[in-house]
Amino acid sequence: MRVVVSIGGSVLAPDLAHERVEEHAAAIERLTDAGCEIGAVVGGGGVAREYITTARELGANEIELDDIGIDVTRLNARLLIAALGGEAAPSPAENYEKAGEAMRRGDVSVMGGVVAGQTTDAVSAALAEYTDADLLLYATSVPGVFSADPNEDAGAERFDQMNAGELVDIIADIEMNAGSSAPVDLLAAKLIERSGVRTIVLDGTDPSRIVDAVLYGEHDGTDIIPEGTTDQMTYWVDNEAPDALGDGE
Ligand SMILES: Nc1ncnc2c1ncn2[C@@H]1O[C@H](COP(=O)(O)OP(=O)(O)OP(=O)(O)O)[C@@H](O)[C@H]1O
Ligand SMILES: O=c1ccn([C@@H]2O[C@H](COP(=O)(O)O)[C@@H](O)[C@H]2O)c(=O)[nH]1
Repeated sequence: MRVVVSIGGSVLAPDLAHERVEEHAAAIERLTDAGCEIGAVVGGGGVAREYITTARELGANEIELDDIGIDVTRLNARLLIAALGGEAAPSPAENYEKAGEAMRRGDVSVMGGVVAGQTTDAVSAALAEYTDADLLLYATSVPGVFSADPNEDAGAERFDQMNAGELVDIIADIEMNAGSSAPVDLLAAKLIERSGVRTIVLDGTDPSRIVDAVLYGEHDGTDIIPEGTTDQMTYWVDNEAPDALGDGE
């Protein structure tokens, strides 16, 4: 089973504590031990936003700010690579081809951003499409996709399940400035819609949730299911649940 795991910077390295990065690396190792091929994409988190805020005050334009954000995502990617040791390709992939090559070699590919004007959410969706992944999982700082920003609106309700078109509608109005926050950015949602890749958005602050979702199909986040599919269980049955306690075959 090929899985792209998108790990928000605010989830991987909120305070640069090495223990948290190690926990994420251990979760990825559990997935590879179970036979999964993993492409990991790492976000910039609060550190990226701090740099972007300072550079904005210094007069940098949005593309320059995006480039600063990309640099931070790649630094965070290097932290995960350090924690994964020999399991990972030694440097962050700078494009999808390099990431795909690393995955085909059997390495965990870790990457950050690639180009200005988007976030690592879109990188993850593009990598999933490029590698024909079975599952795309967003480990973010909120427990799924809500009807409104849950940090702003106490009445926001979480979707258990939605299709990609509904996701596009929910996030269409979120701003796209450098450093902006969304559970999944708009380009990512459009890529998910066109590729039809099965997608989960969940709270990744505890990385064991990533393992439970990938290996056992158990999570409390939001399932983004392909258009025309209405029942998640049917979808699992139709496509066979992942090699849960896999032997890697
Ligand atoms: N409809 C919505 N549903 C869920 N979250 C939303 C929604 N609208 C806005 N948000 C915001 O999306 C954000 C998602 O997480 P955020 O972008 O902060 O971190 P991340 O995905 O972990 O990546 P990174 O920290 O690397 O940018 C939350 O801060 C939340 O307030
Ligand atoms: O491909 C990319 C990835 C990221 N950026 C910029 O970096 C920040 C931080 O990334 P997050 O995924 O939001 O953590 C993002 O807001 C963009 O400004 C980019 O331009 N291109």
